[in-house]
Amino acid sequence: MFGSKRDKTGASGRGTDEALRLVKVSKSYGEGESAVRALDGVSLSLGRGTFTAVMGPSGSGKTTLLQCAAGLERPDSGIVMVAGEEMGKGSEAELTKFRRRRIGFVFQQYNLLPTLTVAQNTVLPLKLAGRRIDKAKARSVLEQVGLAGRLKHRPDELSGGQRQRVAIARALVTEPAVVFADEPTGALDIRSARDVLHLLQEAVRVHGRTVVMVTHDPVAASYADSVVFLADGRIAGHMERPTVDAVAERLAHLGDDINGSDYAAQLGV
Ligand SMILES: Nc1ncnc2c1ncn2[C@@H]1O[C@H](COP(=O)(O)OP(=O)(O)OP(=O)(O)O)[C@@H](O)[C@H]1O
Repeated sequence: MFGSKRDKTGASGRGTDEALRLVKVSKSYGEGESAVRALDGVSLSLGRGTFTAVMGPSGSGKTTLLQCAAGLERPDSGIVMVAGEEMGKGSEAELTKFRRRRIGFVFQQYNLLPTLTVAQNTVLPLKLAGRRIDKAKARSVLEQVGLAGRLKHRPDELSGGQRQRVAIARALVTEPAVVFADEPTGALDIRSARDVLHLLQEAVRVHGRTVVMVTHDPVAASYADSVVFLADGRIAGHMERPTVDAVAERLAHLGDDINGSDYAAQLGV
């Protein structure tokens, strides 16, 4: 999987082919007897231009994994690398800068600013990062998500599905190394959910972005190229080319055979 010249993270030096790498990432909440180990030595490697679903039972650490990988939380230990660059060593301000440059987010509840128009919400990450507001770029991203006719609307004038499409446009406008989506279809009806999943797929297949999506839904996961399963804060399995039935079956038996260590061994970590 990797070349022979490895650095301390185990990466081959071909950092640009790898969008995201986690090496033995751990994170606990609380202290003493009430401490919860939300992530327990998680390692994974995701190539550029891939669509990965993260699944597992409630409390298995999916959101914590996403937040640590996206620089919203600092892990207690371990290494997170985004497009070959190690994250989280500097100050909070440096971490924020890193996130704005490298990461896009899509949340279940859209997180749009209600007083801003669709166009203004979409370019907000560019503004926050002090980058030039490229109106043509914003329009083309909104066209990509089918909302070019709604530039001046405000979020409360849009359906849930349309709001999530604005959130996707906002996540894509900075051309981030990785887009993280936490239950992006959780609040949507079946049809809007399918539209959102198609857009995420298109962002990967047509535009070469890398998407990591937490979901409870085997149908949503089947849109991804692969699924990483978590149980008790550890990698509990991995599936390429997931189908709805195969994912549902694996979820039902998660924990029967924890083979995360095999996956870590494949990565050489
Ligand atoms: N801020 C926090 N403070 C204390 N405990 C937390 C915090 N965030 C998460 N946890 C705990 O860490 C564990 C993992 O939580 P996490 O939210 O990552 O799981 P999840 O798989 O995303 O769950 P769900 O599917 O229910 O959203 C859980 O036991 C949870 O209670």
